Amino acid sequence: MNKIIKNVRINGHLSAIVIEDGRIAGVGASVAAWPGAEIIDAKGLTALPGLVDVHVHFREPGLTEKETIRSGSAAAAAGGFTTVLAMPNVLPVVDQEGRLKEQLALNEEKGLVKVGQIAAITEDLTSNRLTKLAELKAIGAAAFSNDGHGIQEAQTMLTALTAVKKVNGLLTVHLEDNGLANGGVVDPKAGERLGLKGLTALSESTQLARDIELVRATQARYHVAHVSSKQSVDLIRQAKLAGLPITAEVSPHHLFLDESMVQADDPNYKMNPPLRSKEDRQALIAGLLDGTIDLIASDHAPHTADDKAGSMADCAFGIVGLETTFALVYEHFVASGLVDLETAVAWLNQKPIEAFGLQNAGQLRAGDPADLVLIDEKTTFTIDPKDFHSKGKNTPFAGQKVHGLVVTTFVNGEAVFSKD
Ligand SMILES: NC(=O)N[C@@H](CC(=O)O)C(=O)O
Ligand SMILES: [Zn+2]
Ligand SMILES: [Zn+2]
Repeated sequence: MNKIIKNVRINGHLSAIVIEDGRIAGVGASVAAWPGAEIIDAKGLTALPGLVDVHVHFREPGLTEKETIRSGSAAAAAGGFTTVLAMPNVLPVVDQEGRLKEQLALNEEKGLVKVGQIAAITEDLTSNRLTKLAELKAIGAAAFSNDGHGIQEAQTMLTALTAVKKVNGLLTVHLEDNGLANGGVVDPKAGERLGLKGLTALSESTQLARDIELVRATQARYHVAHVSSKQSVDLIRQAKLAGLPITAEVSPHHLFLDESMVQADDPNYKMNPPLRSKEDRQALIAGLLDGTIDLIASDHAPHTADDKAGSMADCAFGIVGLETTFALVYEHFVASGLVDLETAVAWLNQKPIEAFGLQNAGQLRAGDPADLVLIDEKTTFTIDPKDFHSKGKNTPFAGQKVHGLVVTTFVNGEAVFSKD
């Protein structure tokens, strides 16, 4: 059935959205009625294009006690996300054609939102044997990544980038030099204070410096996942000035937290890469504002309560993010007056769509899939993990008061989440 959403705020003006056969048929103040359409009164709520997250971990198959495609995609919908890209570090790893076909079928069957799939770039995420990129891309891999692991050998990265270029693909990288990381769990400064092993930011930036030379040589499309340090921002800025095909993402926790806020040995603050210094955080914000960093991605990394129990010394790395990202971005960037809503939304819709060349995600334009979200900009609410649809409850943002409440999320014109 066709729908018309009326009394909806778009770019500050009251407007209406017509949805026909799952697509946006029209947007505009003059669209008052549409024959035979179901009328939805948005009562002045703000409409945004459905948000896009290019970095999530749904743990199915193999680790479903942490998350399933159903629970993860319910979290996405509740967070205003209509398209997400899932990382391949499930069990078994998505590193061969049969696995990818099976994973795409599972994502389609169980996903409440559009769940795209990233395939591994090497077998098992840690070997030096490349996966079959051409075949994986033809089957539907959205990109390639060994997220969770850095690529240790320059030679492996060179062959990976050469192969990525050949298939006109995209590599999204987790930067981590195992020798420099040396089993660390927090930034060295926090480590000193708390008696925990430090993980130096050089582990990220030295590998990035190496990779930039390899991107210069191969001209392959290269995307930096979860940038955490000033050095990395500076390297990406220079690489972009040199015209290299590099994009980058930053996670909300690296934008809104720093190591000085880790006051105790608390697993809610353990993620990879770890929170860095105040100066690093300021450089990440500056990098996002000047376009060096293209977009925001949650790195939603759910774990069980058991996996996140005890000390940061040995609990799992990772926190959830799908249900807090939009509100945190809204609160810290939009409500604070730093940027307008359109700029913030671009980091969560247009920029990820462009960086990953996504074909099936809507941007709230006539003809696009009707992927959209209705937001309440006025109501203050408190982040409470008890409200999460995700099985993962670990977040350092619990108790924070924020704005930017997701009220309804539509995928292809169908409501997949409604706040009761
Ligand atoms: N970010 C994390 O701390 N953890 C991720 C892996 C990753 O994104 O590197 C996970 O899969 O749990
Ligand atoms: Zn990672
Ligand atoms: Zn990740």
